[in-house]
Amino acid sequence: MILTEYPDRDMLALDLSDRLASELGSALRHKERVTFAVPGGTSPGPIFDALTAVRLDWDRVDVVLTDERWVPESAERSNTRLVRERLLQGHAAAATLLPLVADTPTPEEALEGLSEGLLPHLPIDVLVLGMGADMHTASLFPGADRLEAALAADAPALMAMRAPGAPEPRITLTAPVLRGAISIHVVITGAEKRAALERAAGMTPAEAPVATVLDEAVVHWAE
Ligand SMILES: O=C1O[C@H](COP(=O)(O)O)[C@@H](O)[C@H](O)[C@H]1O
Repeated sequence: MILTEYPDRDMLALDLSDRLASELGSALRHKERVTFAVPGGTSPGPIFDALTAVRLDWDRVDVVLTDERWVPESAERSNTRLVRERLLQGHAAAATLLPLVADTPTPEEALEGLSEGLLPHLPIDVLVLGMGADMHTASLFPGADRLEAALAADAPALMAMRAPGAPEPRITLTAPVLRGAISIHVVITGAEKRAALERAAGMTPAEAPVATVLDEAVVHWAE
């Protein structure tokens, strides 16, 4: 794991968005289409804002969420809504969002169709992950019902997940898809998450799911 510390959250957002833009640009020079995976939650908004001002061949970028909460797109907690409102704006409005949610009562009912849409876009070129203070990443939560299967090397790309710490059902990219990304960044802020990250580095993915990517990841932290 490489840990990069920033003086504050604004610097983190600006520096990381520069780096992501450079990695996306470099991938776009070698491939016709590029897959950019991003987290939901509270952390990525300022990074998304900075990316909207970047000139890039966004019309050749496919954006996918690392995970989604099974709520309507209109809900406050919808990660899809966050991406539409904060990332797919400005120059980045030309990117294509691959759906990770559908109008079915449960994620299980939509898995097959969503997986079919996702698989042609793997591996991920540039991956940004968040992490909760409980050391979950994407929707790989400690104690989740299907965590062991989602961490397995032969896991399907996409799985439904339910967890005691998650108020609604989830859908998530699984460990082999996350680990298979060409470039992996984890974004965390605050002292509590920094302490959790340091604990996670000495734990197994079953105990601390974020550990599944830490060997290959650059972690970006600001107070
Ligand atoms: O529920 C989720 O949580 C994680 C961490 O979110 P944060 O609000 O603590 O930054 C996020 O990465 C994930 O995409 C989201 O669904």
